[in-house]
Amino acid sequence: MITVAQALDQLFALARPLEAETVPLSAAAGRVLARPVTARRDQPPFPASAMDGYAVPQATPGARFTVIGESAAGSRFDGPVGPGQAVRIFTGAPVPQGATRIVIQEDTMREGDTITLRDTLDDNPYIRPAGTDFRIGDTVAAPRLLSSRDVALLAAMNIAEVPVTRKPRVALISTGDELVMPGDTPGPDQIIASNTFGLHALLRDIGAAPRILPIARDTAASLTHAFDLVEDADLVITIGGASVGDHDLVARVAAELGMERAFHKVAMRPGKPLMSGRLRDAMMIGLPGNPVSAMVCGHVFVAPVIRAMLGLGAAPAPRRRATLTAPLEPNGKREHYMRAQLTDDGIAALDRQDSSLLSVLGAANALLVRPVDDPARAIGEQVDYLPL
Ligand SMILES: Nc1nc2c(c(=O)[nH]1)N[C@H]1C(S)=C(S)[C@@H](COP(=O)(O)OP(=O)(O)OC[C@H]3O[C@@H](n4cnc5c(N)ncnc54)[C@H](O)[C@@H]3O)O[C@H]1N2
Ligand code: MOO
Repeated sequence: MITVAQALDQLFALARPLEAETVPLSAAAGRVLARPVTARRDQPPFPASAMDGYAVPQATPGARFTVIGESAAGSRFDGPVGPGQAVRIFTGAPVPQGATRIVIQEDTMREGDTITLRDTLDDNPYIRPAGTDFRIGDTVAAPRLLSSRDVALLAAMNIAEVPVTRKPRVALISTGDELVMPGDTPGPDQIIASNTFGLHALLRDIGAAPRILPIARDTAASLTHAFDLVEDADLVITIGGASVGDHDLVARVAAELGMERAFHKVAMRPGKPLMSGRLRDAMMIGLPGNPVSAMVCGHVFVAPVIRAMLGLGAAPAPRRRATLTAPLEPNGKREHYMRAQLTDDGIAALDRQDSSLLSVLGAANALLVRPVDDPARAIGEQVDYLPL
């Protein structure tokens, strides 16, 4: 069996980075910027007032000015402002030529067309120079996972169409005679396909375009038929049938269809029967069927693969450190991803770790990572975890 780190390296070697496509700005959040983009304007494009008040050539306490016009956001005062003159101005408006500062209206008294400055003025000129936010040619670097904040910046730069990495198309194939879809009526020996939907949600969250294919039954013909429905997927994920039982057909059928297998079985818990390779034009990952195993492998392997396809680099899921609030038994020969609860006090593994227990996974907010042969750990020691 290979280690988790070796499996990840092999998965990254199998993953192909995807090409770019153009999307409207309103669809860019959550996508990965594929190429650097460049500001097409200065912001602000003119020296702009930061406050509502009066633009004046200079200001001394008690000075009087004649108001000669108005500059509002969207319609500037055309012309200069000279000695003894002021222009009424509003936040965001162009500062007229000749003005060196804005006196905020709270510091003025107005009578008709005359203003008098108060005896105490603050020092702030309240003028934002042209290009103070960004200038023509300033770039947003790629690759970058675009946030709502980035979208606001791109909009201000007048970038209406954004080059982003195409979403990885993922086909999800559940296998097993025992499975029915949520909402269906299961027979006495049947259960609901659950981790299929958990993985679909996870994949959408991380920027992929997942598609749930019909459940494959435990026959070579049914599984072959499911693989035939994969179409143009970049990644095919099978769920279940990965182990050694008589009905675990995935490895055999995939091999018959020509899969070049990179590995089968990883020294981890849960998730041991994981397999991967390339099949036809797609990368293939065979996940174990146990619901928690499939979801844990989703976080530990599938999410980093999707990030690599999106051009965000080949790196394991980022880990953090926390202090143990409950002791741990020694670990064995498989890297253990324990369902755990993280609080302000630290982290503790949950009591039941069986890989069929989705209720325990639902109660967890972290996977506490135990290295191979990790000795017993006491309260107060530091451990690694993956946030969920
Ligand atoms: N003799 C051995 N038996 C098993 C081994 C082993 O090494 N030797 N490994 C165990 C481990 S570890 C795991 S994990 C499981 C995984 O087996 P499979 O990938 O072949 O999964 P299945 O047998 O098809 O299913 C296991 C379990 O999960 C349920 N399942 C499957 N798909 C779904 C789904 N989409 N949604 C919800 N539940 C699903 C299935 O009904 C089974 O209960 O093998 C151990 N056995
Ligand atoms: O590896 Mo299995 O996934 O332990 O339950």
